[in-house]
Amino acid sequence: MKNLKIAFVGAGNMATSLIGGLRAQGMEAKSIRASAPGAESRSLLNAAYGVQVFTDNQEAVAGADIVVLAVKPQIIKSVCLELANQLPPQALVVSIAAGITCNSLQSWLGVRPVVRCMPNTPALLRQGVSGLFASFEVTPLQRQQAEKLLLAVGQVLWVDKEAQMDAVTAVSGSGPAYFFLLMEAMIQAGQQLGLSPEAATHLTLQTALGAACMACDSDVNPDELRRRVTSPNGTTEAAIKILQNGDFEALVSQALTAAAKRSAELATQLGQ
Ligand SMILES: NC(=O)C1=CN([C@@H]2O[C@H](COP(=O)(O)OP(=O)(O)OC[C@H]3O[C@@H](n4cnc5c(N)ncnc54)[C@H](OP(=O)(O)O)[C@@H]3O)[C@@H](O)[C@H]2O)C=CC1
Ligand SMILES: O=C(O)[C@@H]1CCC=N1
Repeated sequence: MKNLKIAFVGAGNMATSLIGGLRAQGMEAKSIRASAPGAESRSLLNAAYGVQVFTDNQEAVAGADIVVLAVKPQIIKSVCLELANQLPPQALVVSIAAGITCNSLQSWLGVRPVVRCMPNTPALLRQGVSGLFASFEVTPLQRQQAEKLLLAVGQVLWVDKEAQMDAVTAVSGSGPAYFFLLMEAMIQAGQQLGLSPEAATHLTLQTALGAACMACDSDVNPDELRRRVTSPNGTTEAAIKILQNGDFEALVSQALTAAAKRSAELATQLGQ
């Protein structure tokens, strides 16, 4: 990995997280380039990580072994068409754009090795998880390289059917937002019950962290961990009853289905 040259097209939230992870793992700044139209994102990235920044995408990708497409799905087609004849022939393309399929990328860039991946924002703290899917053209070595790139910001999970990337997007790509929403609601409810904003926030956030650590460390499932908190006829049971009477599980299922559907729609609306 350390001998590779990596170019990021796009210098926003996700590119910054990935570059931060690579630098923390000892990748040299001179091996990383990034491009973006806005002066602010370029200078922030350069100041934080010392990487070379460009306004010109074509200049950024020259000589790269891996090109990471970190732009919004709505502009990825124009970026690909701009780069199609400029990419080094053997370069691996890694796209993090939601919904955009390998087929679409290859129709714009020409048939070449492409890895589609879906990281998430905890990548910023190297606590992310990314789903990955490789096109047929990706070599075993390039697969390893893509994996190492994403391992710099957390854990990775390969899927063998590209359609599963919509589910990955619904569960883990968008997932941090669901937990943040639950935290917001708990902080608000805690205040309604008489806690100060600071106390409600402290109790909620540490509880979320503690529960996540327990679920990750434990050899039993979350449902068993939940049962262990829930004393018969106790306080937790009173709360869980309200959530289940409101069809909490069905609501979560509908929400994730909507996210997966939107991911598939992006493929149709913005694809080839
Ligand atoms: N945010 C998330 O939680 C996740 C996002 N994704 C995917 O990651 C991708 C990037 O998202 P995110 O980082 O959040 O978005 P941001 O808006 O933070 O970053 C997008 C970047 O693209 C740059 N850009 C815009 N136009 C061009 C262009 N023509 N050429 C080169 N760069 C350009 C922007 O430049 P400038 O800074 O100058 O405006 C910006 O730096 C999206 O496709 C999204 O689907 C995937 C997983 C999770
Ligand atoms: O909301 C979105 O479309 C992006 C993809 C996953 C997380 N954020």
